Amino acid sequence: TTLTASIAGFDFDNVLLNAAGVYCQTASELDQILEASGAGSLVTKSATPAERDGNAGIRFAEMPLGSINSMGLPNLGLDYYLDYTITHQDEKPLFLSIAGLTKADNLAMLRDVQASDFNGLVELNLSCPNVPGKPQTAYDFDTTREILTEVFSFYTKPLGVKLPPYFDIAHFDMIAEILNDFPLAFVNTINSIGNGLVVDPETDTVVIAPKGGFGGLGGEIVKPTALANVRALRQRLRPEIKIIGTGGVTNGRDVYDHILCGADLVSVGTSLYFEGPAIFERLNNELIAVMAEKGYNHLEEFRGQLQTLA
Ligand SMILES: C=Cc1c(C(=O)O)[nH]c(=O)[nH]c1=O
Repeated sequence: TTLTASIAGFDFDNVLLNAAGVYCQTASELDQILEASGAGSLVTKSATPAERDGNAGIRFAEMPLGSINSMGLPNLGLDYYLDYTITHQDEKPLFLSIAGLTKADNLAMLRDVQASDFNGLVELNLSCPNVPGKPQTAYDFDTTREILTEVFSFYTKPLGVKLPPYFDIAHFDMIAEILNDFPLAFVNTINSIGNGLVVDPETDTVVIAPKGGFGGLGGEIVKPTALANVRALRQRLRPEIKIIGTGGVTNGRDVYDHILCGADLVSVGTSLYFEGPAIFERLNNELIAVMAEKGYNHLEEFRGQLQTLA
């Protein structure tokens, strides 16, 4: 059984990696993913130009069937993650995530990356839901087209975008029409479902402090939305634009379902947070077991082959 995939000429010896934001804030966490059996790659915490503390107070909570977070983009700054990925990029293909709070910040960071010795893949995060006063960029179609136009006027290394979930067929059509106009290596879908609200039954309060308790949802609860976004974008995007499926992965069947809907790589957030990097070996073993049940030896045999009903 082979679990290989490739994006922009990079070959991955298996399809799993962390979701940006989870287990990827420090070199110590990143090393644990890099060395984890079953992890084919890693992505760094979305970076801003300078280090950020992020939102104050309790900003992550577990809830039935998942998690809610409003971290507020805490990170150690672009140079920290650039140093890490340049140091380790010969060991595995690596993803560097950036999430500027302004278009100017994103362009400045990409100019730095373009000029650097980093030769991996950049994940441009257009979907952070948790910076007070900042909308999720990729819900603004004109701004998304504008940013990508400026990015690709100078950036020539492999680059993809991290998208928020869409919930309207017309929006799948609209974002795909934009993305198909650019030489993207991949899209990663989905980011957390923005601005959910969870109530603590004991205290009758919200469970996280920032933004009055509104935060991004992850985990099992988002799987149907995640699969819908993977499927809809696979059906609409040019085949050269690969897909990283994210959202709702707790077991090998979930990984299989993402691939069946069209994913080339699959990233794990909430479950990784709770289980740690040992999850990757478990998920790979469970994926192989599902494939064996179905008589598949390679991912290509079933990737994107979800059937509809007559
Ligand atoms: C980069 C900020 C993000 C954050 C955050 O740092 O609050 N949380 C998410 O669920 N998704 C993000 O994209």
